[in-house]
Amino acid sequence: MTPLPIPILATRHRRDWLIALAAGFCTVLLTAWLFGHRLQRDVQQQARESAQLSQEAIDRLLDDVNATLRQVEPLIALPCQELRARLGPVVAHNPYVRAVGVVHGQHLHCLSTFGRVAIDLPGAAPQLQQVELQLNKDPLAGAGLINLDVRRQLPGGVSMLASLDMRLLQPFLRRVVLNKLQEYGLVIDGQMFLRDRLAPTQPAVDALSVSVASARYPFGVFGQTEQAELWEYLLREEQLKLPLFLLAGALAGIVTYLALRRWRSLNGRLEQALRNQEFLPYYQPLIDSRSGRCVGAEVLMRWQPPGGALIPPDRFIPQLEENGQIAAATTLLMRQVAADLAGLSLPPDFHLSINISPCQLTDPALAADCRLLQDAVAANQGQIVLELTERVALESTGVTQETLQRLRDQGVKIAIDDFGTGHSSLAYLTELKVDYLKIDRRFVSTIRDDVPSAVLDAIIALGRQLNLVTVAEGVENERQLAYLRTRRVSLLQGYLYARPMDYPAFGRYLADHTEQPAQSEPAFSYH
Ligand SMILES: Nc1nc2c(ncn2[C@@H]2O[C@H](COP(=O)(O)O[C@H]3[C@@H](O)[C@H](n4cnc5c(=O)[nH]c(N)nc54)O[C@@H]3COP(=O)(O)O)[C@@H](O)[C@H]2O)c(=O)[nH]1
Repeated sequence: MTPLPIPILATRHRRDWLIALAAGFCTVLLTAWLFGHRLQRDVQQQARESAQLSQEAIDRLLDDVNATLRQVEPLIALPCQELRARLGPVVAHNPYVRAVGVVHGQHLHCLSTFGRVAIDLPGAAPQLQQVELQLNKDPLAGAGLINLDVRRQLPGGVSMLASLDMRLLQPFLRRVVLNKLQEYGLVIDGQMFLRDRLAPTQPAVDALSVSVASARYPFGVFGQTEQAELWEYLLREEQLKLPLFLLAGALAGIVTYLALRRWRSLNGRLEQALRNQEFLPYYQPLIDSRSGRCVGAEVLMRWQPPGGALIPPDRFIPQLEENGQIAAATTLLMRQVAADLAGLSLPPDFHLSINISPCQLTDPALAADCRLLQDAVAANQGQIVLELTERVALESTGVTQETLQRLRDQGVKIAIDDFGTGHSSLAYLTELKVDYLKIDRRFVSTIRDDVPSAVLDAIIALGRQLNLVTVAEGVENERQLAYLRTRRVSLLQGYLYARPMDYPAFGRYLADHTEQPAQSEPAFSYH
């Protein structure tokens, strides 16, 4: 046999290094992003919780103030001088209240601190029995002092007012700022108290912001951080984790590099195996379900490295398919099969099936290789069946259909392998004009006693309706055999009859099993 021309794979060490570096770098970025994202979420969560704590603390403070106002309510009718004397001790008991006063309409006329005053309050009077809050610059004390006025409306257009010093409320709000929020404050009736000043509107932010409204009093607590500030914080925190990210990146790089090397080295070994012709055909008998006679075989590839154990196809076929060497390996296999068949005594109508990956349908050598096999079985009116395996999706394009048509014109039959699994679909059966439908062993294994197996029955019925030859693989016991025979599946293959075997063993098998028909029924015709 002449050695096959195999494309030599160039060494790609440098490219492997670059890919591994890229994988490491991406991992560093990804882990940093993930950690940063989590950190930002945690900050937001903490800020919300602490804003809520602030709001609850201010609620409790306002409860106290409200109780104080209720306490002094019976004194409202007293003259201002007397009222002032009675209010003084009450105010002294509440550290947050700066003054208590009486308002008629919107006119503040008596204060616990100054006695009689004449101050017009802005806005409208609150609803009866309602508490209203208002932020004001203190009209009487020094400039810059900000009051929180708590006003409670009584019948007759009179209300009690308690003025709180906002400086004393700072510790309540600082809870928010402790959690990395740059700007924080109170929102009352559209007005803001920011840290230590009044502001007309809440400043716009492009990053994190939380706000919590009280359910009992008309105010809310808010906190916010600008993007730059947040980035600075995140970077500071991330810096500490930098070694961790680098470690993750290094690991990813090493794993990628090793995986690539392994892949390349398997590719290298496969290339060598092709050159040394280490791929061998194994044969698994195909049995006529009616006569029980061996009427053919499926060729299954094996890899026999020199001095090593036999390697099953699952371990190398996918890689051959991926690196484009499957066509060369199949050519090698077909030539070996053709040579083997010449030395065997085949039964009449011998049926030889061989697996073809969908990517091989564009291989110009395929038709010639099939011709080689057809010639090898011609003396026995044999038949070559190409089983289209479905690990890789088969596209029913014009080229595929043309190739299949040419092969069919040449007398080659087409089978869909492992029907019902992988990428195989109902559309293939008609579009690709297949001749054989091979039922996957997963469906055969569902046969249990006499219980009908719905999917298996449906596949068999479909095959019959489309006038296809049905082949069941994976027949392992008598129960499955009886079931498949009852449903008139044409061909059977499985460990019940024989495992795949090498050429000498297959020669002996044929000699033992093709002489005497095991059943008296006529053989199934699949021509
Ligand atoms: N493109 C190519 N694919 C190929 C080629 N040779 C094989 N293959 C594909 O590899 C898959 C695994 O094949 P293998 O390990 O040889 O397994 C076959 C049988 O040994 C197994 N089998 C048969 N009867 C039984 C059974 O009774 N029980 C049981 N547990 N296993 C059994 O089934 C496999 C036959 O598969 P199929 O081809 O689908 O009929 C396999 O998918 C092959 O397609 C190749 O040259 N080219």
